[in-house]
Amino acid sequence: KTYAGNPENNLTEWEFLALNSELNIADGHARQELTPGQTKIIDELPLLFAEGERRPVEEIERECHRTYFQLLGQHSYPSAPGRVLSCYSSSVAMEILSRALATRMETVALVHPTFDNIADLLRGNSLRLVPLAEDPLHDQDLDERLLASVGCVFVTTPNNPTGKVITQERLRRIAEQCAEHDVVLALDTSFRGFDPRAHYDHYAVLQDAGCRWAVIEDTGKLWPTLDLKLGMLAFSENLALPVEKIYSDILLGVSPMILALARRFAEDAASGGLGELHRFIDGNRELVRAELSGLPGITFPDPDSRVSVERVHLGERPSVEVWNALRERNVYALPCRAFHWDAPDEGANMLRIALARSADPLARSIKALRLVLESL
Ligand SMILES: N=C(N)NC[C@@H](O)CC(=O)C(=O)O
Repeated sequence: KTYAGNPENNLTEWEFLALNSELNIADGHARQELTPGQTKIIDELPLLFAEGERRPVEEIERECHRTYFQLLGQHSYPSAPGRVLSCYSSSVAMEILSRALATRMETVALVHPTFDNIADLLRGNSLRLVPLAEDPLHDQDLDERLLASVGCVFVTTPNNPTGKVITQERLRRIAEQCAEHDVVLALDTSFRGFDPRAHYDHYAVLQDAGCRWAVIEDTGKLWPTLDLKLGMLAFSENLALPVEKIYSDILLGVSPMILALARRFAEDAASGGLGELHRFIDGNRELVRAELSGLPGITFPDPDSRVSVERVHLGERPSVEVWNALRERNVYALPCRAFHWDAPDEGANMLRIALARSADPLARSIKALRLVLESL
């Protein structure tokens, strides 16, 4: 498959091209080296496998969910059996939710821009999409006519690639409006681990508002476990969508070893690892901004972002041209056109840099980017 430099690539097709390169700064998966605490967990994998063989999976799953949700401040998550569905990835959870939504509605309002596979999975289930501009989401009520015309409002928070977080007050207001209009409120919170501003108890806000809701969580962006991860689909009692039935069409459950691994990484994070991760990502963000500072036309659209990716605006330079020149140097970044799933040209001059990378390959990649930008 050669997707090389095809402007029509979706984001994941761009990421495929980077997958086998030492200087892959394209995908948002965690690829930095393990910390000493995490290395100890990996050294214990045989014990986690033995635990998975020995114990009932529901016990390990309950512990995994509890440790993960409490680590990130989500104390009111639905802990009753069956209310959080463990999936092989957040995209599997997204497919299940999309299929469930499509059984009861035709149209979904989706935040714009955001990672394009969310739009593609919804469209793949014959749902029509209405773009929900990101900025007004943070300071204005949702349009009443919009709410009357959609079955679901879908928001990624923290958003990918902007890092913008829906505050507690805004989530409350959005959830109240969705309750008033009987609109499902769906959240993709895959990047929440990076930003303490996303650690208020979202589930308490959603429950209080009384709206129908579904939330997708993801351990895969946080920890460098070679995609040994789980996505989670949590949903309200009143969701009234066939998510469990569709889940049963797609899987029986995830491996107890993966559940035990995620639990151990969450325990390590709770005992200092999360703060360490934040400092690491912040340091990489500063490295990128410092290395590219002073270049004509180069700006950073998301100064307030805390997530593990960073957008760079390239001025007049087309991102695919920069991408091609970087590829000549075996460096792979992510053109941002496809994040703008409803107006691609908005993203034609932006590139996204992955920050969950070891400092050395990241520094080498950004030095190459600086050289490319000086020549274009
Ligand atoms: N199912 C898909 N397409 N997975 C890619 C996704 O995990 C990458 C991502 O979210 C990011 O690079 O920000």
